[in-house]
Amino acid sequence: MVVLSQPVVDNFCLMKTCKPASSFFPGIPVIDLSKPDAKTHIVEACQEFGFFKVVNHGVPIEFMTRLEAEAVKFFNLPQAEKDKARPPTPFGYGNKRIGPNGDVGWIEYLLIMSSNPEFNSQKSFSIFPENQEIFWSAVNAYVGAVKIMVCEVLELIADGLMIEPRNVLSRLLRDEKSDCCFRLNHYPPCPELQALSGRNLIGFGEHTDPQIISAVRSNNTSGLQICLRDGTWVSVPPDQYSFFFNVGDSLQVMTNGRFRSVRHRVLADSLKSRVSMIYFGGPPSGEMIAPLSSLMEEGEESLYKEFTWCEYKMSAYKTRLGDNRLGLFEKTAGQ
Ligand SMILES: C=C1C[C@]23C[C@@]1(O)CC[C@H]2[C@@]12CC[C@H](O)[C@@](C)(C(=O)O1)[C@H]2[C@@H]3C(=O)O
Ligand SMILES: O=C(O)CCC(=O)C(=O)O
Ligand SMILES: [Fe+2]
Repeated sequence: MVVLSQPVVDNFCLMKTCKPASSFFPGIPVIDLSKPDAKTHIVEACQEFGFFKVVNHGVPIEFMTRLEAEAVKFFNLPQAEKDKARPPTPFGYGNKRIGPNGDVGWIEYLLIMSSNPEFNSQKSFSIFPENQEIFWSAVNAYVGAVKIMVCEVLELIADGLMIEPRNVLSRLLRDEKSDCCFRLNHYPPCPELQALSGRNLIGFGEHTDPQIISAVRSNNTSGLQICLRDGTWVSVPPDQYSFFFNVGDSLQVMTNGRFRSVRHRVLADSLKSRVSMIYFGGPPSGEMIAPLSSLMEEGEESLYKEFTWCEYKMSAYKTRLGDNRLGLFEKTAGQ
């Protein structure tokens, strides 16, 4: 019999659990960016899954491993040291609490504003008093290379949709006022719970990403799951050398519902830590999030009310993680 100590019980009592996945989903679309047909396959994947894996992406593996090592160094610090970093309001270090509305998960994370390097060097974000510079240079090298890849993917999407100009989406991330952010997530293992109940803790509860697109890279620990069109949850086989892309709510709106903003979640592994790094590509605050005119067919009407990214983000931060955020902006009959 496994006896749980009181702190272990306290840690788990607010957390949701889930049966561990028994197998990996073999149908995740794989896009090879070096192939001429990449654009067609990306568009198909965005329509069917809102999710795809990218290989031959051009991001140096060394940038991934260097940042992962820095992240592990940070997450391995004593709790009291990590708590010296600013709280996630919204940028900073967070532990178990996700967002401002009471969501919890078996996770600790650093949420970083990526569009403003000034912010990252501010003392208020101070982590690693001694080697901050090494940490931030690893973040900046990684984020810089990932942003180039994400913009390339957005241009392939425009090509695949046969809309012009081809930078109609990528320009939003390249804009100096773009609102992109970056997240380092650590999901510690949960062996006690697995032993007791045969279930795994939910690390990051189900949600869609509000931005245009997100690019996830993780170590070789599984945990990421996506929800298919029929509502089934499937597990994504981990691949530390590739990127996994999520279509976000904003891209669903910009394609007037042709692309699917994918619901996804992360289960903590019972034995291994998962470390992931996610780049969220968001537009400038004042940008209207509306269907791209070049994509709309004659007589086609927008499925959504008009809103700016700033309005959507403010509304999103009032919601719980699993809420249907876009639902508030869908037009109802006659609107
Ligand atoms: C519960 C929340 C966390 C979140 C803000 C929100 O109120 C709803 C959206 C959440 C999400 C999901 C994708 C990204 O991880 C994130 C940074 C984002 O932009 O929207 C998180 C927000 C967060 O963790 O602060
Ligand atoms: O950690 C992961 O693999 C994904 C996390 C995620 O979906 C998010 O941070 O929005
Ligand atoms: Fe997400």
